[in-house]
Amino acid sequence: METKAVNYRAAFEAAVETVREEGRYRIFRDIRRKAGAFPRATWFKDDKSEQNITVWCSNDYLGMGQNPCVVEAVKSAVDAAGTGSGGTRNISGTTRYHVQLEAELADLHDKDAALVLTSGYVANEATLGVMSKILPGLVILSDEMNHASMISGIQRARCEKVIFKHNDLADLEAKLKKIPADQPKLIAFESVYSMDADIAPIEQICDLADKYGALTYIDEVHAVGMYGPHGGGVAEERGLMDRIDIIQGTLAKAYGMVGGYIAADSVIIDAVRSTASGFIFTTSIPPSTAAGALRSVKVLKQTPEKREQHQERANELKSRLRAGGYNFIDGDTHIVPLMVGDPVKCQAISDTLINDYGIYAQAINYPTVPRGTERLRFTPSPFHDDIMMDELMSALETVWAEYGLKREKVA
Ligand SMILES: Cc1ncc(COP(=O)(O)O)c(C=O)c1O
Repeated sequence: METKAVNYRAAFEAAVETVREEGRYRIFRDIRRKAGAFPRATWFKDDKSEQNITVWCSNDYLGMGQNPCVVEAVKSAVDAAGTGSGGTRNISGTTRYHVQLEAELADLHDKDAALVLTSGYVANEATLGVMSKILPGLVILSDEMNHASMISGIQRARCEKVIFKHNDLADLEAKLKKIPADQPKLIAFESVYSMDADIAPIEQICDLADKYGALTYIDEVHAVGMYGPHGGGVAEERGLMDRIDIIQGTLAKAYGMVGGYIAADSVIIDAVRSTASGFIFTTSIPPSTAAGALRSVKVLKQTPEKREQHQERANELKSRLRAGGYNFIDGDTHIVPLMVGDPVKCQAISDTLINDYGIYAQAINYPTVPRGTERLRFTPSPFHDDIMMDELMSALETVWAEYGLKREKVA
């Protein structure tokens, strides 16, 4: 028994050692967000001391996690309904809040129906995972940069899978052409790719889907709440929601809560909710979470100015980095990846920024991004003011020089 335990331990130690050597050991910062002060927060260090920090890597993109209306909705739902939901959706775990939230999400995307799952990850995994059961002989065409949750869902589906080059319409068409016309097909892709900050050619993908008779599945996790007149995502912004068969989103990023969903034709939702094990066999999100998300979706539907402020702040950061000659991905989205290109350096820079300057920017290393493209990923919100931008730029100036990182030109 002892030998066995020793052997197990050695394997776990080896696994940790490998990720350490590769610079992808996961570091967790213990932070406490201060009520109403986002993105200012407190970091509790390993030595038990505390430090004031500014969070530059939160996916609570619009600060809705501290929005007074959302906080109030959560509090009153806890008072009214208690904490947990007490069951799976079909065994006492469906409340008024869940039903209203699904109606609100269906309306947001102009679809018949929506289905809330426990996270965006689960929404992708459960939905894609069951598609081949519903559509025998299905081929799923998947963008090579799709999120891990989509990949996992497609693997679960155990159907034929075809990977097409990232955002490459010619490659997608070449691959569609090879599939027999009578075989069911589904094209799975994202709108905003969160690591490279680029956007899919949604309209052209829909054109190809029409031409070859494929269903379309879009992950709008990094776009819902932030793009489109009502926050319906990039598909709403471009007037394309009716051309997407299944729109997937999260309640955990711009909406500041947790949970995921799909919105689609009611027959699709009906089929998924009766067959997807990731929906059926798990406790539903707490009523208070559904209530908070419901309020958040409603608020963001009615406040396009938050989206404008958000874009303005992202543009401000990009223009400062541009002026400073930094090597960053200057894309069309709110995400600002600042390239480092070395995993160990990337982690060390992230550590220096938080320790010496109170700037929290997570290092993004392999396998989240390809080796050699390690980066810091900045996500400005409407609450990152000019003072915070000044603090960041001045810290980057020193740290980039300290680590010998190149800049095109020094402003
Ligand atoms: C593209 C994409 N899809 C899905 C998810 C999972 O969403 P959630 O965090 O709600 O589980 C993420 C998470 O970061 C993501 O980036």
